Amino acid sequence: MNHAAVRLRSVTRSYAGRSGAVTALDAVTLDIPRGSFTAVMGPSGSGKSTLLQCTAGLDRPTAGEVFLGDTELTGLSERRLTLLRRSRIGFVFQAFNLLPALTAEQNVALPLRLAGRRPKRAEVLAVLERVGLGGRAGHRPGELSGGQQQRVALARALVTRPDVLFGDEPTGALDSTTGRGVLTLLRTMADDGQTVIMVTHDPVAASYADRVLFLADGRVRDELHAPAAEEIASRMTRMGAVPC
Ligand SMILES: Nc1ncnc2c1ncn2[C@@H]1O[C@H](COP(=O)(O)OP(=O)(O)OP(=O)(O)O)[C@@H](O)[C@H]1O
Repeated sequence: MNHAAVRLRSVTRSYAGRSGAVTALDAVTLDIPRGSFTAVMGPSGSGKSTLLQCTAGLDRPTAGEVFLGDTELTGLSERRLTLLRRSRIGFVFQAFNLLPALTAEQNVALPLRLAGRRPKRAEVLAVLERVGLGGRAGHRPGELSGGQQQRVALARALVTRPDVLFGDEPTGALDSTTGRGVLTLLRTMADDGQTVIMVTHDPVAASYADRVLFLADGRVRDELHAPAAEEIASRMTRMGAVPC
């Protein structure tokens, strides 16, 4: 049993473009410890989304290996990869991607249904409780604030007890106070043992992480451990990226 939740070994992802190949990820080797909260930053086009997608089994590297625990993803069939994503990986996006016709409770239960399980009501309500929405189970997304909708999305991502929770700009659509509430939740989850990997442009959001990775031109150029937002912002400025 390996203690890293995720391991990348010389992961390269290139795309054939009109003016030649683009190397979005360039031989990235990386270990993400279990129960850690990692933020991925870098200028636009540095490979953040590609890193997230290859790590989460949504995209396949051109070369190299991605391990989720002891499972090597790159060798899996599409079917096995889909099953693995449904059961072992959770996602939250900038747009909450909730189904508007379903209640919070039904949205959260959806991944269990997709995994062929009959959701237990108490189990679903407990996850909603965990994100502070115990009293909103019967509300539809349109009846909830942006922050509450993202909490429902978080509950939906957590209901399968994933090995890794991925966030792609999870606070990008929220005002700073509401965003802080969501980040505090992510921090609490990591403190409780949940591995979290989040892409963000926001130094304040990244300051909630244990480790901040800085990407440039498809490579991890730098990293900081438990940094303050100011330190992250100045590192970004030095890399030529304008923090937002
Ligand atoms: N499907 C694709 N086809 C061709 N090139 C792509 C594709 N996806 C990404 N790229 C290229 O790969 C590089 C990395 O893109 P990626 O989206 O990972 O960057 P990013 O750091 O997430 O950027 P942003 O912060 O702007 O979202 C870019 O040069 C991009 O143009």
